[in-house]
Amino acid sequence: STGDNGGGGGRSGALAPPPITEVLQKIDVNPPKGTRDFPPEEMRLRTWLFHNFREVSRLFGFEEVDFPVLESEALYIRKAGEEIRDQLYCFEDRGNRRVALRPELTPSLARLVIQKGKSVSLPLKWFAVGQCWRYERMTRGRRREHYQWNMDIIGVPEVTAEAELISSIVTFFKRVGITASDVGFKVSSRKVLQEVLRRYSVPESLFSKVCIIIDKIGKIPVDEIKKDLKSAGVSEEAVEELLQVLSIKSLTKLEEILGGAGEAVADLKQLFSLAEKFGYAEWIEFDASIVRGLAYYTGIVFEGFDREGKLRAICGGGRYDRLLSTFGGDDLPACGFGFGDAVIVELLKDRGLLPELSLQIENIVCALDVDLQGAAARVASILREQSQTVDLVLESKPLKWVFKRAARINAHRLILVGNSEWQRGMVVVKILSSGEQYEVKLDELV
Ligand SMILES: OCc1cccc(Br)n1
Repeated sequence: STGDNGGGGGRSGALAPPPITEVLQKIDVNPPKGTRDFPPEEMRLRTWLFHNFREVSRLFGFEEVDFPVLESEALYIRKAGEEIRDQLYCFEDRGNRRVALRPELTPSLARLVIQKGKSVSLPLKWFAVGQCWRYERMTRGRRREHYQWNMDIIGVPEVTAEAELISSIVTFFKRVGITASDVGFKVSSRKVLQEVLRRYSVPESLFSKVCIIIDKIGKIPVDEIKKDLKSAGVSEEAVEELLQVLSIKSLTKLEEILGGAGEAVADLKQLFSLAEKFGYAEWIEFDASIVRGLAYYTGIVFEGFDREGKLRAICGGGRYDRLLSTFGGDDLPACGFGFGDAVIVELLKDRGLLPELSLQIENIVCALDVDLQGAAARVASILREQSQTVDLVLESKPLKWVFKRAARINAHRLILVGNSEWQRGMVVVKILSSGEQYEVKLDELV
């Protein structure tokens, strides 16, 4: 502390702030482990990305919604052994309530749909862009938060809903310069699994758990997959047939195995036919091994992947017709997807598609005399009322400093407020790119 602070701080005459009474401990200026700051440059990229998410959602007639980042833990307590459950960022609040930082947006959306009940007309087409959390041991060095774009259609049982959602993601990819040679969608249906399990009289109650185990294909050794399936109660014979079917990559082959009468083949055929009509058939392929890692999917599932195979899934989604009833609501047909903000940026970097997003300020306004600070503020207001961006120099600075700042903020024009001009109702305008300079009447400044 510097005593009474009367003479400290170099403030000319202004009331000195109260003395700092306790010595603050030196804090870690980095954000908590696994989280990110968004300084201006990173924030411009994030704003650009979210703007594209929102523009596509608007094009498809979706309405934006949002929910608290903090939700009741009960929304995410599913017993199927999902990774998302093991990594729940949960705690007990001061009211002894079990709460969690949301790991995904879909349960919140389901909660709001139930809350709204009959007061909303179907179908609902809602989208959200929200931060989601997981608590992972940092040994894996992965982040603990990311922003997810979600689009969901509630109240449409037909596969046209899934086709529409995939179309919206393709529209996003095209907007940012990504093509079908960069990215594809692997598509399947959980009804494929269901139909195989039914053949072996595997109880429906095991369905979600089996899906979560199957989702680990390619992530853990197949022997572990088999062991987990058997310990979950699936017979050896069923396991073998299951893994056989999951390796199928052709709808024709799938139909040979399952027959053409089941819903799985019918849904998938309809989706691929719709993809032709929508004009994105080249973007999608059937892959029976796709089940996705969330317990509540019940039908079509899909995930966006980079064709070079270097990155994790870009996005993923599917049909979840039973989720509402698990929360005590009436079931409604539902489907949606989640699209994270991290893998897409890695892909854009890889493909040289990151946009040039520098700061652009149209005007920098500077008083040439300390007595003209008010006049400069007036000039700034006049320009801002015309929706022009203005960086107003807020203290008396040498011109060299002003020109340096003008360059840093990429200003287009420098507006100088000088005594002699101001007396004549004029200001000096300098176009910084060309050096052209001229006087303008204040009431003609545009
Ligand atoms: O992709 C699953 C997920 C959920 C929350 C936060 C992060 Br990072 N990742």
